[in-house]
Amino acid sequence: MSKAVFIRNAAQLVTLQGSSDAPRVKGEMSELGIIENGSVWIEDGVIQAVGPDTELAEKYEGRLSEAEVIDAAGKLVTPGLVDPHTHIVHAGSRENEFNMRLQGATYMDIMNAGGGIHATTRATKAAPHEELYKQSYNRLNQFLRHGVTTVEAKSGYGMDWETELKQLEVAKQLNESHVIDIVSTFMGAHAVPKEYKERPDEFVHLLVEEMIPKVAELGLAEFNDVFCEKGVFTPEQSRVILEAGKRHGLIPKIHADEIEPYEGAELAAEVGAISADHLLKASEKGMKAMAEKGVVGVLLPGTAYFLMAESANGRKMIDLGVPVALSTDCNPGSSPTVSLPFIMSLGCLKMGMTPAEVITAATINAAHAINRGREIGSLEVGKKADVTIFNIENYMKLQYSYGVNHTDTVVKNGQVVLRGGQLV
Ligand SMILES: N=CN[C@@H](CCC(=O)O)C(=O)O
Ligand SMILES: [Zn+2]
Repeated sequence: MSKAVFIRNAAQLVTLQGSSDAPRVKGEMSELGIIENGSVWIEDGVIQAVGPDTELAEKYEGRLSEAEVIDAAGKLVTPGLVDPHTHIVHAGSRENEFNMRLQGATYMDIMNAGGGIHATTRATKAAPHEELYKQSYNRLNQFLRHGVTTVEAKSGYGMDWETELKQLEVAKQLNESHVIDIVSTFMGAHAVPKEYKERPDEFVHLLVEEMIPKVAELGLAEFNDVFCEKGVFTPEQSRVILEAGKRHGLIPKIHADEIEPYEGAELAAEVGAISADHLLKASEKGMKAMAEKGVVGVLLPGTAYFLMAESANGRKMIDLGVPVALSTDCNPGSSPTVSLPFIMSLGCLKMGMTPAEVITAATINAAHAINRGREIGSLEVGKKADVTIFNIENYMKLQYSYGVNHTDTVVKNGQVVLRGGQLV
């Protein structure tokens, strides 16, 4: 049995209680369930009580001496942040392409010329398992320093069985060894490999008939994702890939309408995807279809920022009833960042979301985007004790004071893993 942890007297304790069964939509996204002078009692990795400090101090009066007490006076306490869309398991970086884009080349030009995703695929293929693990582990440490306690991780820098398997195995090993929880997604359909350029349907066949069944059989992923984009996978090919995943128990996700409108949001609703991600160019019809089916819109304003594109219309999606989540999209080409708090600022400044909405989007709605809404994303009795403490006194300051890492303390599974901004 682990030592109890008592987080006391937070200036604002953001609980987000009451949305474990479904993500928050519309006005619900603004209801943070804040308790002033709030406290949380944690034991055995689980939240045992949440409420005003006076109440909890009385309830646990006889046991205070046995707990690790964290004084959160003057601080903001939130559920551990959740990042529902990353490509952290990769080798190398692509600052050369950043330089090319600053001089006029586009993301797709670079990819079509054999760079972009293909460049990272070459680096990832060449990296031994241990090297890939080490680089990805370091990225997770950086996530933790920014208050993130759960991260989704996609494969997709292999597109051959050997390398896809290596990425998924690294993700599994990271989940076992690092305190951050990793949720795995198979994304063999990240690009069409060069050798299949003239016969992409054969690659789709390979994914559907061989790779997807093997991933499912080995239990190496929960989700199946596809880059549905002009010049990558068509909506028809994407549908075939996502339906094949469903037959093998993999839940569909989709990179949709990122660069050109391509009816990806509509497809997400049609196949019953748990989320549709990017959505910069999503149509109103697609947004409405997502709202109707409860597909979470995972928005990635860091990608729009880094690709110098106009962000997705988060405001409109929320107003239409789409449950919106936020993510870094951490990857070496279009969003090389681990700072979910910075992404939250962009959510406000570039997508018209309010500070309260972006907190919801990076916690409980992000948890729902990876099918974890019942376990994490809010501070309530029975949930996993994943808690982040920021060195600021209210939630608005997290987005207002942008580009600064305010993360002070992180409790993961009931253990203090970051204290005073330092890994424990
Ligand atoms: N758009 C497709 N995939 C990634 C980028 C991958 C890369 O450029 O390496 C994304 O979500 O942004
Ligand atoms: Zn992505």
